[in-house]
Amino acid sequence: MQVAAGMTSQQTKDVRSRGQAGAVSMVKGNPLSGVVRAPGDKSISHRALILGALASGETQITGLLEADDVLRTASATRAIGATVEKDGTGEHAVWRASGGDWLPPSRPLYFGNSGTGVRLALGAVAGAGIHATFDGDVSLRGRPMGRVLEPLRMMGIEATAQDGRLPVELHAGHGLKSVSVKLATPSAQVKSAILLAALGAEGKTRVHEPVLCRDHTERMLSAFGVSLTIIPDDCGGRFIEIEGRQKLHACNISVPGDPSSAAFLAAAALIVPHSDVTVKGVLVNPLRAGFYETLKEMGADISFENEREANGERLADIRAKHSVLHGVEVPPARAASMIDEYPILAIVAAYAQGETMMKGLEELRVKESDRIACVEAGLAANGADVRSGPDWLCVKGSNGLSGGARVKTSHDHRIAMSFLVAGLSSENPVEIDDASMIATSFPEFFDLMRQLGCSVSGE
Ligand SMILES: O=C(O)C1=C[C@@H](OP(=O)(O)O)[C@@H](O)[C@H](O)C1
Ligand SMILES: C=C(OP(=O)(O)O)C(=O)O
Repeated sequence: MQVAAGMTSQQTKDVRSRGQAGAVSMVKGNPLSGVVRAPGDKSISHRALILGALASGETQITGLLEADDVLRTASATRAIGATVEKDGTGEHAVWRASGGDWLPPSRPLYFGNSGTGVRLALGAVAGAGIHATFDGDVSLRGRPMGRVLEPLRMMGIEATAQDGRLPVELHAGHGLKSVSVKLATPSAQVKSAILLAALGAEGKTRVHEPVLCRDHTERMLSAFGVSLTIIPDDCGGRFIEIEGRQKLHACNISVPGDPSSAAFLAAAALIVPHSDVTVKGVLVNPLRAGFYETLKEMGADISFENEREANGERLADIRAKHSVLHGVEVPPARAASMIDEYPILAIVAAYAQGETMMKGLEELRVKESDRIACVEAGLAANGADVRSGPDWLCVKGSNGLSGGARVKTSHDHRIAMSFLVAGLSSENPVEIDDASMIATSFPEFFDLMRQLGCSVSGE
């Protein structure tokens, strides 16, 4: 990664602290085996910090994901006057300064690579009625913020942004209007931003979600004592209604394991012969479990063991063994429940027999990278038969991957981890150009892979 002209000092510091990355690969070798614990869920970790900072009293969080994206959200909540205190690994306490209101931060809030952090914070800051500027790294500066700014403007917020991108300035303003919004994009980040802003509005805000997306904000708002009404529509979607000016009360949050991170460990087990891996304590909320459903359809030997309920969420230990897989069609209706798992699914598909057609993927174009383009380029360079269209990706597997090529990761942690896993069963190593972004969501990735018996070269 290069330090480039035009970067802010924070962006430059980010690049320097990650160092000049060299090529990294994971080496083909022994079967993978063992039992590991998944890192804390990224989505739930962001929300626990933001809602904790909005609540009165002290919120205790256990199992918080201590990855760059979430630590940026912790810094942002400190900048608006909350205290986030670490008591032990993954254990944090959050409370607001006496007086309770959020304070305008003295510097821009910097969210690094994190779409969730910045979009949720835009909503929460709008609801709090304070002035703040938001920024992020080169990848985040390229991602659309208009999808959040438009509903916020409907609520009466004044926002300054060029082309709907970061940096964004929100101007202080009270007297927010409640709104009724139909989500144009199936996005939990946009839904959450509106719900958080609605806490500062007069009256009832209504969000229509035609396609169900992860519901962690709704669940957690309820845990913090906020009342919401959920009404199904006639077509599989739902309306979420929230009355403004409700008070949040601190509670204890136990963050479950992240199914999106566990996906890399499960996928590795499926493609490396004789592997048998268990990932403990993973969130299996149906709105996050589309990847695992798809793997079962592909013939994977994968099971949810010891299923249980904790803190209003379903958890399981996910056990995956090496499997003979076949291609499937993944319908667009499943996209929201596995949106971050398509890169790793595409790798698994390259090790399956026959065609896997993934449809309804337009949102992958605006993630940390254009994930359709990155996956297609990386797979094609490593010997896969792969095609794509504006919103689809098709991988035709036969005898796995020849490997031998270096993959450009484009500041995208999921591209990096997907291609590292791809190299575990390829004829020749698959190299990635930069592993540093893995720290944004899964800092223990290499440690856990080593615990399962894998060797890493060049890290
Ligand atoms: O709300 C969340 O925590 C997230 C929602 C998804 O993004 P969109 O809301 O843009 O689909 C997902 O890709 C992201 O990793 C986390
Ligand atoms: C898209 C992702 O995250 P975010 O939108 O928070 O950057 C992801 O983690 O794959």
